[in-house]
Amino acid sequence: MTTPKKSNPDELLIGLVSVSDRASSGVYEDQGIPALRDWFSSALTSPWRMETRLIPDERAQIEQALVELVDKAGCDLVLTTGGTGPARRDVTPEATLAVATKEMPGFGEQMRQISLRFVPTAILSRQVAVIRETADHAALIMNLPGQPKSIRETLEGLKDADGKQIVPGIFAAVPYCIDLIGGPYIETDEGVCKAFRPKSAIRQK
Ligand SMILES: Nc1ncnc2c1ncn2[C@@H]1O[C@H](COP(=O)(O)OP(=O)(O)OP(=O)(O)O)[C@@H](O)[C@H]1O
Ligand SMILES: Nc1nc2c(c(=O)[nH]1)N[C@H]1C(S)=C(S)[C@@H](COP(=O)(O)O)O[C@H]1N2
Repeated sequence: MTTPKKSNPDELLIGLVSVSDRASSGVYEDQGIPALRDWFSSALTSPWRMETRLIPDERAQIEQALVELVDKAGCDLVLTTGGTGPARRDVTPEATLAVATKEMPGFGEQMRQISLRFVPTAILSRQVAVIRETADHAALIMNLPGQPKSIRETLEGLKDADGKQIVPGIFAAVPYCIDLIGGPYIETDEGVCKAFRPKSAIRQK
């Protein structure tokens, strides 16, 4: 199967997957996708578009959503929120690993380090990040915890009262990772998240 060609090759296509039994069944309103959408609206200055899914904590449905978003919709980056903990129904990391071609352990390690600055239960999150590669396309898939506030915390990291970065958020490394897997060149608002690239990889304006 070939991934559909984008109308604008510079546009980042982001898949956002909220994994929650209660939000998907209407017990409470989903705050995961709105929090992700708001964060990307503030952080990205290059063109982007999103595809969203709200699903229960069911491994088969999570795997299907991830495969569809990468292989059919052509997403370059997919973020999940929820289902990373130790409870019986928390299976997002297993579903993510099942669709992976490469593991990216640094993201999970860094997210737990960041989250420990906010909550001691950060070590309960089994979140992973992976690459999924098809014949003609690749995407970075990352798990975030379910607490809506954890989205900003992990992506942006921790800053002091003057806005100086204390712990770097994981998103700082995402633009270069997307470069390396053949995706679009992502630019960010440095006030929210300063992307890091080696000098040789910085595009001259
Ligand atoms: N999509 C969501 N929208 C709003 N709040 C959420 C969402 N997902 C999780 N939360 C909040 O974060 C807490 C921890 O998330 P966690 O993923 O462990 O939820 P959970 O207990 O497995 O329940 P569920 O899967 O039904 O959301 C939840 O108890 C809830 O308060
Ligand atoms: N940044 C951040 N990370 C966090 C949290 C949080 O509030 N903020 N909650 C923790 C808690 S209480 C749990 S149980 C795990 C797993 O959450 P999940 O099952 O919702 O994915 O994430 C942890 N990581």
